[in-house]
Amino acid sequence: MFCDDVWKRSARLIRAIHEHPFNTALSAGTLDRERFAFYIVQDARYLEAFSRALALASARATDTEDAVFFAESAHAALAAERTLHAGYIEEFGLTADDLAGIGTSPTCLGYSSFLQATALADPYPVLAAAVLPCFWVYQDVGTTLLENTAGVEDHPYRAWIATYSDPAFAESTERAKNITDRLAATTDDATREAMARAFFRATEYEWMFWDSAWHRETWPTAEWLA
Ligand SMILES: Cc1ncc(CN)c(N)n1
Repeated sequence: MFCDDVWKRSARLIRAIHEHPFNTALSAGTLDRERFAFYIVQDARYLEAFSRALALASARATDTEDAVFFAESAHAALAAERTLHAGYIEEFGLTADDLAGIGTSPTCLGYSSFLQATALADPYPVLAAAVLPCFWVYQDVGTTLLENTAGVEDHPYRAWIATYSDPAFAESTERAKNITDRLAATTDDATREAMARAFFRATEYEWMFWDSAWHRETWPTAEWLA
């Protein structure tokens, strides 16, 4: 099956995501607030782009049930996930002015633009493969963090871990995988290859997203602009 195949081929990258200092510190509860705040602010922006890509997937879906799934996921990305973010933004005491003053990072813009370009210009099966890591990688990391932090009371990132280890999120991930497998099984070789490339690129961006938060990435050219 397509999903099993691309997941196996991404094994080293997935391991690198799990072993990234951002995620090991998140798991240990030692991740500093500045890095997490940076991540949350970028992620709120990313989720808008992700939600739009899902809405476009819904519009382009050839199967009604798939259209419903993508539309519901587009809503969930902005509703459920953003509620999580809003909670942390409040906890960190970030005001609207603070948020407006934090620029969108190169990686956040790159990932968001990649998803939106794929949604607008690539075949629908390629779009399904491009959004799949956004479900699968988070579900994988979320459930691993839940296992690793079981029994830890007052974990500072418990709400984040709970969101992505939730059985309902696992169910959505399963649905996204089934849709992608079905599309891969019924398309031509060239599109299947493009699907694999889109899956790998999105998974690379997932690693980069955590890495950019760890380093609080900025534009290297910013100082030359007024
Ligand atoms: C960067 C990123 N990728 C995926 C997810 C999970 N929807 C997220 N919140 N942020």
